[in-house]
Parts: sequence; C-alpha cells; structure tokens
Amino acid sequence: MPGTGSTRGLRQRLRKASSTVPDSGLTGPVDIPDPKPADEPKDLRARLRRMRDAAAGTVRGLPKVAKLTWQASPVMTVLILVSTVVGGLTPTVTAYIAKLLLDSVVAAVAGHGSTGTIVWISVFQLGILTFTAVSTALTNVAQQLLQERMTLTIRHQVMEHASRLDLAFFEGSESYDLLRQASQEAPSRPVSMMTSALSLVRTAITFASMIVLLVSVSPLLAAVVMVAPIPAFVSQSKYGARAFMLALFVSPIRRRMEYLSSLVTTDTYAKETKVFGLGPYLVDRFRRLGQTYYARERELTTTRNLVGTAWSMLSTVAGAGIALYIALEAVAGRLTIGDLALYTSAATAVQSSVQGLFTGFSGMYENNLYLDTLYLFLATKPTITAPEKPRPMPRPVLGHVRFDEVSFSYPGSEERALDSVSFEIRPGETVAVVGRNGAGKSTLIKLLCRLYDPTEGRILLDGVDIREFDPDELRACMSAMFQDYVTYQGTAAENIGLGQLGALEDRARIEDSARRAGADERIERLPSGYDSPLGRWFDEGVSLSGGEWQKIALARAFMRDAPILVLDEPTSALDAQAEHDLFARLRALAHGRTTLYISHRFSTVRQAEKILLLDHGRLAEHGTHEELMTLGGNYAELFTLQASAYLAD
Ligand SMILES: Nc1ncnc2c1ncn2[C@@H]1O[C@H](COP(=O)(O)OP(=O)(O)OP(=O)(O)O)[C@@H](O)[C@H]1O
Repeated sequence: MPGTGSTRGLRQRLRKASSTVPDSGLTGPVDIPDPKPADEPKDLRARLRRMRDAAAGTVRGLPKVAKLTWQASPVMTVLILVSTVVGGLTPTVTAYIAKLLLDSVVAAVAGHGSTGTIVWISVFQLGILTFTAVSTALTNVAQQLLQERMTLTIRHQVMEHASRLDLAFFEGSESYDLLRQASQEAPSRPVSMMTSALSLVRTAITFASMIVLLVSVSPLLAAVVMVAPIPAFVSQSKYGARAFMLALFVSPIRRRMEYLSSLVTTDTYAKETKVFGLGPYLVDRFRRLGQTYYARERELTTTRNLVGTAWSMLSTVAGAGIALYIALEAVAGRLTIGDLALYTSAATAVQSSVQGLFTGFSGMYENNLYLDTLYLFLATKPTITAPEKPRPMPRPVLGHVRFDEVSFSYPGSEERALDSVSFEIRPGETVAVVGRNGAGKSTLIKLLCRLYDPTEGRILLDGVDIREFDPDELRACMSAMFQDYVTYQGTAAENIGLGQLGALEDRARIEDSARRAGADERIERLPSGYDSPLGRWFDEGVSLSGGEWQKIALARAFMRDAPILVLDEPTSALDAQAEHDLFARLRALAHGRTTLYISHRFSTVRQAEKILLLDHGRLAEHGTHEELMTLGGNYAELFTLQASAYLAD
C-alpha cells in the first residue's frame, strides 16, 4: 500500500488524485486512469516492505484516535477494550472446549469416561456462549453510543475551527476538498479507526492463541495452519493496494458526477438548464462517467475476487490434504478425534484471521487517511488574528480611513489585485468606488474589513494601522453588504436581525432598518408580516424577487449603528425608483458616518462626495464628479458612455 500518512504526503496524494481528471466533467474525456500504481512493488518482499511502512504510518495515527475516544467516553472505551480481548480469545476457547467434549464423548463410548465430565463441559460451553453473546451486545451498544458522541464532538470542533478561519481559506480552491472532507467524511472516522484497530487486535489474539493451542497439541499442525493461508495473503496484498488507488482516483470522478447531478436536480440551476436545453447532455455525461467508473470497479472487483479465490483454492487443497493426513493419524491412534476437530476449527479460524487482518488493516489505513485531512484542517491556523496586545478601539470611532500605498495579491496569484493604492476618506464622507469589472473594487472593501491583509502598505483607521486592533472589534464598528449577500432561510425579521446579533429580537429596530432600506412595504404585505418565512426551504416560505431580497440584505446592513458603512453594489437589483429613494434616504442615513459604496450606475455615483476610479488595481482618478468630468479622463468617458445610452438621439 502506498506511502505513510504524513501531512505533506496527504496533500500530494489529494492533489495527484484530483489532477487525474483534468476536466470539469462538463466536457472532455470520461476515462479513469488504470488504478495499477506506476510504482507498484514487483515482488512480495517489496510489497511487504511497503505494507510495513504504511502500517507504521497508520499505527502512528492511533494514539491521537485513542485520545479522542477516551475523551469522548472513558467507560465505553474500557468496555470496548475488554470485549475485544474477550472476543479475541473466544474462538480459541470454544474450539478447545469442542475438542475436550469430543474426546470425552469418544472416551465414554469406549467405556473409560464418565457422563458427568461431558455434562460439566457442556455447562461450561453454555457459559462461554452466553458470556460471548452478552459481551457482543454490550460492545455493540458501546460502539454505537461512542460513534454518536464522537461524531458530534468532531463536527462541533470542525464548525468551531471553520468559524475562526480566514476568508482566504474559504476562497482558495485547494482548501475546498479539505473542508469538505473534514466536515463530511472525518467525523465518523475516529470510531471506525478504533473499531478497525480493535478488530485487528482481536484477530491477532485469536490467531496467536490458536497457534499456541495448536503447538501444544501438535507443532506440525501449527506449522501447517500457518503456512496454508500464504497464497491468499499474497493475492490480497496485491489487489488491496490497487483497490486503494482506485478509490483515490474515483473520488474526483464521483465529485464531478455529483456536480453534474446537482446541475439537473437543483432549483437554482433549473432555469438555465431548461432554457439552454442542457438536461439530456448533462444526464448523458453523468451516465458515461458512471459507466467508466463502474467498468473500472467491476474489472478490479472481479479480478480481485477471482484471483483471490484461485489462490485460496491452493490453501483449500493443501488444507484438505492435511485434514486427510490428520484423519489417518487419528485412525492410527496417534491423534485423538478431538485433535482432528480442533485442527479443523483452527484452520478455519486462522484462515479468516488472515482475511480479517487485511480487512482490519486496510480499514485503518483508509480511516487514517481521512483523519489526516481532519488533523490537517484543524492545524490550519488563521493568519488574521488579534495582536498580543490589541490596541483598544478609539471611543468614539470617527471613521477616518486612509489607504497608504496599499498593494495586494490573492494567495497563489502573481497578479496584483490592488497596486500602490493611496487615498483618504474623511470622517462622515460618502465615497463611491467605480471601475471596470475586475478592477479591484471588491478587493478594496475586503481589505478595509480586514478579511485579507495588504501584501504591502497599510490601512489606517483614525490614524492607527487596522492590524493593531482586534479584528472582531474592528468589524464591530463596520457594517457591510456584499455583492453576493446571503439569503437566509429564515423569517423576514431574522433575515434583518442577524445584522446585529444583540438586537435579533428587537422588533422596533428591525422594522426601522427595513424602512430605511425600503423593504418595509413588501414585508408588511407578506402573509405573516415580519414573521413570514422566506425562501423555499419552508413549506409556506415566500419566494422574493432579486430586488426584494437585496432590500432585505440592505436592511440587515442598516441594523448596525456602525461608524463605517460599506456597500458593494447595493442597488444592482433595485428598480430606478427604489434606487432613487434609497439614495435619498442614504444621504440622511450616512450623515455622520463614513460610507463607501461600489456602483456601476453613474446616476448614484455622481451623488458621492468623492469618487475613486480603479483601473487594473491602480487608483487612476479621484475627486468629485465635477472635478473628474473636468479632468476628461476615464471617468468622464465612462460617464458619458452611460449617459449617451439614455440620450441616444
Ligand atoms: N478570491 C480570489 N482569489 C484570487 N483572485 C481573486 C479573488 N477574488 C478576486 N480575484 C481577482 O482579483 C481581481 C479583482 O477582483 P475584484 O473582485 O476586486 O474586482 P471588482 O472590481 O470588484 O470587479 P466587479 O466589478 O466585476 O465586481 C480580479 O482579477 C479577480 O480575478
């Protein structure tokens, strides 16, 4: 099996697996590479060496899991441990009792044994069986409860950690897989890992105790039992590694299939898929991907099982020969009938132990891989944190903003989204940011809210570098509405109230914010007013129009009585009247607070006290509308372009 579970190795494997299918699934080939790894070990020794490495990596992962399990419930952990040891010894004890029983029956038949002994052995056998049944039931209960508890604990940890991570983590494409796996796949893994590890221990105990028992009866038998499963072992080790590689290759294919499926089955995409007639095409792509995936899986599963069976037939034939030999030995009186029975059950138990060792081990290996993603996720540290001694926020915050030679590139990108941008916004000023698509307007806002830190330069609030404040406190003095605002599946009141958690239940304030955003009239017409559920998750949820949703998002931004207000295209979905009304109100609303808004509509832009024009990340022009028009530059050109569209003739 490939490599150990080091963090770097895991990242590489994840990347390699996702790069096996370069296309999005929408076009391109639908093939899956042959799961036969290029560096597949050629001989048994190499395979064993690789397995040993993998085992070492997997075993290293155990202490962490044991700690997690112990933290979740010490009692259940002990219960499971005890039952594992007991469970491991049971087959051996049962086989030995069966041998004793047979021998005493034979002795009694021959006339030199007592029925009393037989009764005692039977009672003992019943005791063992009852004990096994009870301990199995208890283990199942403990395992299920532990599973639930661990899943909750880990999901809680993942959520808590995710809520602390930077925006960069969520916007980066590499982190996507990590977050998905950590939140969806990992929570159930620690218990599975423990279960696999314990079943491995149980199997090992059975194996060892059987061998010890057999050695005491006949060392030759013990040797035979150990040698017989080797062929099966060989084939398992070969195909186990391939199955793992296939699972790794298949995971990106499955993700693409999920995506294709969601395009056809999700309401948000339904309009486009219907109008563009994409349905049959997407369904066909899904089908073809599914077929390839199935063909690979079928090939491997069939070969694995057929070859595996052929090899284990060797074991079976050898086993049958030996059974015959032992039977003859028993007839000759050199072994007892009990020994014969013992050999039969031992051979079966050891054979299935070998199988169990593999299943247990590959289970652990796989679980460990997922757990690595969990640890990797939990080890991701946010970079935007409060300094050791954060500077207290000024009281009151005046809202004096200064960008000082600010440059910024997104992580992993060479291009500068902002390039040496310097400007100043005086307290209470209303500033509009304009520029073509991709000019860096939204980026500027993200930096101001400290969702990212500048690569160079600094941003000052009331004369202090914003990195000196606690980011949470800084954000508490800002309110924002983003381009891709959230439409919460909640009531109208909740949708607005979430803008200021402390006032989530403050109906008067919520209604006031709605009024300021121009959302009040629509909300009052809803069946249950502010208590009407919005969105389609609810049976009676109301579907709002794009503009109506935007007004709700604006109302949420107005909930906060913040000295700095940031709005990214606040009127993109509003009708002309609503936009006009909003800006009329905004002037009153913005009074005394610094307001920064992005807009492509020059009718609203011209009302700002200052206009910043970004061009390819650089601040190309700034000034009032009149100043920029007189300048006759880019702004004047864009403004005239838009205005001329209205005055075509
Ligand atoms: N999360 C991100 N990771 C990498 N690059 C990004 C990211 N977000 C934006 N960019 C890039 O940064 C540049 C500026 O993007 P930004 O969103 O600031 O533009 P914008 O002026 O707001 O555009 P628009 O008018 O279309 O909203 C773009 O070239 C974009 O491709």
